[in-house]
Amino acid sequence: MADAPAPARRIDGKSFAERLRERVASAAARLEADHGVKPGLAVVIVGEDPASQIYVRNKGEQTVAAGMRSDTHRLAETTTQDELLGLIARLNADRGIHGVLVQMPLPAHIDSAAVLDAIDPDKDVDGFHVVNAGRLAVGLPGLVPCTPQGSILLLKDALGDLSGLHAVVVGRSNIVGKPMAQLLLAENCTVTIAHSRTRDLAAVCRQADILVAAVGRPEMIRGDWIKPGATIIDVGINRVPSSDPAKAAEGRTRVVGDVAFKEAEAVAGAITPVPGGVGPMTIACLLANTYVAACRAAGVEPERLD
Ligand SMILES: Nc1nc(=O)c2c([nH]1)NC[C@@H]1CN(c3ccc(C(=O)N[C@@H](CCC(=O)O)C(=O)O)cc3)C=[N+]21
Repeated sequence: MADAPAPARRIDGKSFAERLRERVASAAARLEADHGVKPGLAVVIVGEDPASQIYVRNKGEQTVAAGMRSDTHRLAETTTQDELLGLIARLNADRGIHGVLVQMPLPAHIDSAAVLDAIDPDKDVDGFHVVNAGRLAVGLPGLVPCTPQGSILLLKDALGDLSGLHAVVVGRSNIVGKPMAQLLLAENCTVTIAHSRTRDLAAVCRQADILVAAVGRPEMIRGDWIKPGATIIDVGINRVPSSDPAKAAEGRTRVVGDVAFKEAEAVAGAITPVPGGVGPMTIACLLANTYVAACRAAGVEPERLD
């Protein structure tokens, strides 16, 4: 019997993100030393969702570690839309704040689209505002969504030039799937966007040199959906019951991606793990966007971070 091919290389997003954060920190230090500008990020969280609280705390700590100002605004679940819009207006006007992020999801009584629309596009470090989506679509400089940007950095590090490769993006959200497709197109990939209504999704995925999974369904992408040697970017972060039944009974959970990792690892050429893949890149790119927004506000050309 022929030997099984070597398992896929694991793309280490955690250490790549650490290096990116170091580059952001030294660029931010030079911006402060040479121009007296310290980049400032305001994060707004509404309600008590425990997972969101953890993300927000991590963002705050990493922002400070990068030598930037971090303000966290924790608002009660019962905060009205007008109160939230009032805070955003104050942050938009605050010259010491260069990035404004409103943690999603918001409580059901708040219109998320109206909130995103209220953020000054030049402070929209999530890249979620329609103005930034439009800039990305037509190739104008703007602020690019963090998870897709982080995924592109990992892909270019793994593969070099992406020109001519067939990229399949599974998922069509405004925050990951669509901007990811735009960025891959800008890298000269041939791009397919697949989604829940795609016919024979497995066959579409099998065409991919680059497969980006951004569906939010635990381990949906199976090993036999993957072209041998393909590069897999797993954007999913799904909490599922612990695989140990005793721990699961106690309510313990583990985090898995949208890709069945063990199966995929046996077929792919390279793959991002979950955790330790795309997730840490999201926060590093948020800090990079905050630095870029601060440079532009000061009329200073940002240093290259890649
Ligand atoms: N306005 C807004 N912007 C966001 O960027 C945003 C948001 N709302 N709402 C929630 C999601 C989620 N998100 C993550 C960022 C980093 C990790 C991360 O670093 N994860 C680690 C740890 C994962 C774990 O163990 O839980 C990893 O993947 O290795 C995860 C999730 C940003 N989000």
